[in-house]
Amino acid sequence: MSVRVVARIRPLLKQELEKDTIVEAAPSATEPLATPSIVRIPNPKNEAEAFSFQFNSVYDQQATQQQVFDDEIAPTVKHLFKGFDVTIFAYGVTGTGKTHTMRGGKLLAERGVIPRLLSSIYRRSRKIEKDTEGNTNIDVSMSYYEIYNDRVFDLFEGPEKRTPAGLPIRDNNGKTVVVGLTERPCTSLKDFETLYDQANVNRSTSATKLNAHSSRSHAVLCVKVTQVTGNEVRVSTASAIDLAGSEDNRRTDNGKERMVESASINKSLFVLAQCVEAISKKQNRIPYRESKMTRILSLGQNNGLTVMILNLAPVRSYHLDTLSSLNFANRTKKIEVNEVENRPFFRTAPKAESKSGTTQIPLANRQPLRPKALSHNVVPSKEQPDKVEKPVKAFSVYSDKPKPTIARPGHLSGQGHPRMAEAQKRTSSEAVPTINRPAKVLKPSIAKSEAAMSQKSIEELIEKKVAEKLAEQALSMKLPPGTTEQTISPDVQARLIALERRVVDQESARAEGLRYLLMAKQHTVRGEDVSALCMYRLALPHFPDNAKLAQKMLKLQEKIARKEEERRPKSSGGVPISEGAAEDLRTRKYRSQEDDEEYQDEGHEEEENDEDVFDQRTAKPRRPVIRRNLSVFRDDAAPAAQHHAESDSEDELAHSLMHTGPDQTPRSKHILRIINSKDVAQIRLLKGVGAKKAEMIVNALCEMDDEVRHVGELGRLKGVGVKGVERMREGLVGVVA
Ligand SMILES: Nc1ncnc2c1ncn2[C@@H]1O[C@H](COP(=O)(O)OP(=O)(O)OP(=O)(O)O)[C@@H](O)[C@H]1O
Repeated sequence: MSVRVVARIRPLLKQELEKDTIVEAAPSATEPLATPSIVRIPNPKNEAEAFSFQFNSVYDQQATQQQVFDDEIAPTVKHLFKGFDVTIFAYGVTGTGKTHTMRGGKLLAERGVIPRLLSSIYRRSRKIEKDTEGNTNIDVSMSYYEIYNDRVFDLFEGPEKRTPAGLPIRDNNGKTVVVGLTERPCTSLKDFETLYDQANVNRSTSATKLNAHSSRSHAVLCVKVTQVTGNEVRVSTASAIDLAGSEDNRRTDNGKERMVESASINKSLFVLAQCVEAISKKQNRIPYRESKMTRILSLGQNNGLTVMILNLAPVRSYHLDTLSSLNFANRTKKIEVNEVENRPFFRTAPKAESKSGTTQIPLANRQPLRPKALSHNVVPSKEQPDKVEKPVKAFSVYSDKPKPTIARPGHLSGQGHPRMAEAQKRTSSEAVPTINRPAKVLKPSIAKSEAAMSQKSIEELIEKKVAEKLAEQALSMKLPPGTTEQTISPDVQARLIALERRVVDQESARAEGLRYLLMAKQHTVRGEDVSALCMYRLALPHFPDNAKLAQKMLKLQEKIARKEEERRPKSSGGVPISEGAAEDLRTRKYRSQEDDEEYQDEGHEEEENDEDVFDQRTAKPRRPVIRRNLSVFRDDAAPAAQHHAESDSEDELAHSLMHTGPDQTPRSKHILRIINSKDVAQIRLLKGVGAKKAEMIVNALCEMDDEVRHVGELGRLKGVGVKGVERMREGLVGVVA
């Protein structure tokens, strides 16, 4: 089944004017009386022309919270109870109504998708429990976390309990899991509301110019529904994700902190767009791993039902952003998701288990996308003997170890439904599966699996505690013996630190600029000139004096103008997307089906090279980055040679920018020498770096397969951070001039 994409146009806000409305919902031409399924928006370059985007449904400014929920989300609840996972996420530019749609307001009519979903889950639970005369017991629990600046934080924990690095995420048999996340039982809607409201206080929000309550993080709520009937346990998860909105920082007036958040938000959304693009082109490599959000969202890889709500602002000031979002959604709707029901498992091993051989199922990794098929991954049971015959499916079956806290003696002994009211909070004793709730494997025996589980949980706990201790230790670390900090006057030392801090800041800013530059480059190689120009513009403030960059932008502007000129005589009127004339809008990834097919003709073996264009970890371009078959990415039919020439000049530009950075100070050089030695024994002697962190750094370097060239890069290494670099420097005060 494809991802269901629905668009919602928010009403005008107080400061917005009716006359600026440019986005409208319309019914499809073939069914003029049906509910709207088209978003219409003018071409920014020629207002007489309109672009149309078709989605599963479109909600106009008047649509109520109830309508959106009833039409789009309520129907998924019964699937949830049948064992399918459900993922709902809101996507859109900042200030378009994602949080309003997902969370909503406090008034009954204003409640968003999430509280309504929970209300519906509880209602259904009660009905099932009643209909089965108490034979089926249903537990609801939830975990809630945010991804802020590419770090994961448990929203059930107050900010004071956060470690700087956040919670680690791991691949557990092909599933992305957050380690050490709290999972709380919530037995009623009231429970849920209390927990949810408390947790939302911990969410990172702040006022920006574009939204007074802007979410600065992606928030992921996972609601786990556990249905127990006798020995059979079925677990499914509903995940509701309120993504942070992309923002154009030319409009935000963001200060430094907001800019850092914004860069992180934009980067993760950019990676998400790349993933969607890669999926739609059926590339072998989907760059999920380049951001935590995409790793966790695993769009197109999670089995079950996925609904994307595309939030749109109706007004002109969002014009280009809206087009960009529409284009993204247009691609997302083509993603196929496997509908795989989570298989129930048994508290005791049923006889059928060994016969069917299901315990032999290998732990599956992430599934490649495949033609849609409603696959029921069903446990053989006496009631369904026909299904025993089915060949074992190799999809998404993994051992989801039972948590000791789930073991409810009452259930086992048939003594009703002890809801663990006493357990106000239960810390997940293992890696908590995120939104990707996989099917379960039959457990050979409870005793055995519980023993294994507790061992695993102990390890996880120890790991978490050790990480926390190390972080604390690092923060309170004394200067290593032999350093002579005291011999330097505090004034000089302060100046040195301030100077070096400036160097780090400059380097971070430069890395940000490079990131935009390299995004521009990616757009250029695909022939997406307007997007490339936007990226160059974003890069410009970071390299204000770079003549090459200015020249590059000028050339690109001229090229776009030339193309625009050539297109002028084209006819106007409502133009469907596939026939849209404006090249720059096509390059904003308006692709018709034919375009997509064309993309798939070639270029598969080289997809890995996408990563080469821009190494996210180091913000460092690698050469050579231009693929043989880049021509397939282009919208126009420019000769390949010209394209290569352009790309080469891009490379030159990147390199010229890379090498015009601030000079390294002696201490920076010294630190880099030690770091690049990849010698744990040496690295661990740096201030703030213990044995474990030294190993992490060496591992990161080995993973990069490269050197760290400046301290900005070092700060971005896993487990280091800007503060880490500062501490290393402090440790060398007086040791190195
Ligand atoms: N359907 C709607 N009806 C009424 N008001 C709405 C609607 N959608 C959005 N709004 C209002 O628009 C403003 C922005 O909405 P919201 O904060 O939900 O945006 P957002 O997309 O979550 O932004 P960000 O990404 O910055 O967090 C809020 O004041 C919200 O109340």
